[in-house]
Amino acid sequence: MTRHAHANDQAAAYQPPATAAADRPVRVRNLVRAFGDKRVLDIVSLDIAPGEFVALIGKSGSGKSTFLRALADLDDDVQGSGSIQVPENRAVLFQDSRLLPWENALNNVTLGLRATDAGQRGRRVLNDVGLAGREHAWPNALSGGEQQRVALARSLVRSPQLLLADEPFGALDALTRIKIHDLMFKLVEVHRPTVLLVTHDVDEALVLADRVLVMDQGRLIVDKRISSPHPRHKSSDTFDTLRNELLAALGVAVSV
Ligand SMILES: Nc1ncnc2c1ncn2[C@@H]1O[C@H](COP(=O)(O)OP(=O)(O)OP(=O)(O)O)[C@@H](O)[C@H]1O
Repeated sequence: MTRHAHANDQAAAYQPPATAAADRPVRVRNLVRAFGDKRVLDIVSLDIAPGEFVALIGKSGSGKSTFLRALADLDDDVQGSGSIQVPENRAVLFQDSRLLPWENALNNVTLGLRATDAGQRGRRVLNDVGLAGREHAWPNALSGGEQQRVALARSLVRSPQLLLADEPFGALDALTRIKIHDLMFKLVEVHRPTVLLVTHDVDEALVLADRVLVMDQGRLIVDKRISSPHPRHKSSDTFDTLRNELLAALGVAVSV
């Protein structure tokens, strides 16, 4: 099955503009970041090819969010050195949806979008995330999963070349997570941004990513390419083997 064969009809109906094609790689060289005298990123170098879906896992406090925030250029209270090259058109998705409570779903998606067809694009992307007909809903009338879909739509409406996602599904219940994984995969197939997904969830990384990185004490200690085809079944032997390998890298003993 081709990668595009998984896109559902709604998602496939949306053809992102040509600029959506991620044509600039991510290139990080010898990145060091410290808060005060605490070194959080310790000489990290990484290349991510355009369109690649990379998951970053690691223990709490290992430096994952600091790395993502460095790529998003979000921290100004941090010291450091090294170089970062990322596409200019990038979007960031956080664990909380960060929707404006006084704006409806559509306005949250299109806020700041200065295109003459902003409304039309907003509706189309809301349709892609399965929220057709909910354009005028207020955030507090949407479930957690729906709010996160609006946030996803807000990220995708600008056709980002790079999507930086920091535990975006961490607060969702298990069933909603499974559904949104499926949706995320289909949307990425259509929109084709380069993705860096920070997650605590090894299974989430293995279900979605082309490549899984493990960070430990500010260093990348594993860089694993996942070649098994999608959809990946958690019950398969390959999945089990990969999961155990990553859990071992995280220092988690696996009992069989
Ligand atoms: N603004 C800050 N000021 C001081 N220390 C910070 C700041 N941000 C992060 N740190 C420290 O840097 C270290 C790495 O934090 P970071 O959030 O990057 O880890 P993480 O791997 O994303 O953790 P988690 O999985 O728990 O979110 C932690 O020890 C944290 O306390």
